[in-house]
Amino acid sequence: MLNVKNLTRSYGSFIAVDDVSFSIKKGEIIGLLGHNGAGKTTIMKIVSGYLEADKGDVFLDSISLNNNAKLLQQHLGYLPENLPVYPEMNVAEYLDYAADLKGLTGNNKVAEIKRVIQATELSVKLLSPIDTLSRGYKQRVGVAQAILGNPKLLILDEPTNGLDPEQTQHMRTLIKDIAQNATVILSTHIMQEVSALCDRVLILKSGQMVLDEKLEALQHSKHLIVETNCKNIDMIKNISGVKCVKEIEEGKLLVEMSKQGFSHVIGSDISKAVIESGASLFALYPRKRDLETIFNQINSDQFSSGKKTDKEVPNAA
Ligand SMILES: Nc1ncnc2c1ncn2[C@@H]1O[C@H](COP(=O)(O)OP(=O)(O)OP(=O)(O)O)[C@@H](O)[C@H]1O
Repeated sequence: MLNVKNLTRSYGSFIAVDDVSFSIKKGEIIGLLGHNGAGKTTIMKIVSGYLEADKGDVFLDSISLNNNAKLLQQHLGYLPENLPVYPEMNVAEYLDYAADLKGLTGNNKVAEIKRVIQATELSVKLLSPIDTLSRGYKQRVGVAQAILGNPKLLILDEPTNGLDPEQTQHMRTLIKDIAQNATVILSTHIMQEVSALCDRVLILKSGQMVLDEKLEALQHSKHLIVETNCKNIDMIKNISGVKCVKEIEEGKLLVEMSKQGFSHVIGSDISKAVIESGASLFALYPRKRDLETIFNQINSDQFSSGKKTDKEVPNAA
């Protein structure tokens, strides 16, 4: 369990991170999102102990970053945006060095190095100097060092940056596997990555947390799609909880609910009413919102920064 409490960090007079708090359970993958300069890297650097906060603290289980940064770092894997890898070292030497830094020793160290080489498919490049590797292979080295020692907390900044589609898929599977026993913070600008991997999304704007919401809840709008040959739209309109109904194409109705989160109740009432009217119901499902649209809405000028609840997220789909 990770608890981030009231982090604040300024660069000179500029507040880059402004009183940010969140917590993440073991097994959760959270997407840390925000436009360039929103404060994501600053938060990741603070949580990983690379940068000091002006205020606030981070707890991994009961370990406090302020009181015991070294111990916390032993349980942490961090893939920074620009990995400070040593260009003259070969991959094997670098992983050996990274394992030493993590405090791994003896057979455990050897087994871990072997495991991460296999997980990131680096065996063909073990003796290559890091300097000579392609961007994708350098990224794999970065991920390999991050997952050494099976960290309880894994922080990944753009983990699939530079990877080919096959390796991207492989990396996503790997992150999911790791998350079974760890807490994962993932920062990315690729919304498909968020949809594919994350359970929850945190969105930062100008250093403040403007959204902390489960991905599923976020993507579900107040709309249901009803595929039916029922022509009695008024009957559906009169169902309690239905705000309005529109035929968006032949046999497809868009039902707007007056409140979010009641789709199971209203859906059940709609299906009952349609069937009782003698019509057929072919499908009934919530209309999913596109994450990219939500992200842009939240970052639009109308949605000013400041702490917001999900109720304030624009609901247009
Ligand atoms: N060392 C520094 N000195 C001064 N300002 C800095 C420093 N590092 C970051 N900043 C500023 O702090 C703000 C937050 O930067 P940060 O790198 O955390 O954003 P980010 O969300 O990670 O952006 P990106 O998506 O571009 O990586 C930005 O305005 C940035 O210019």
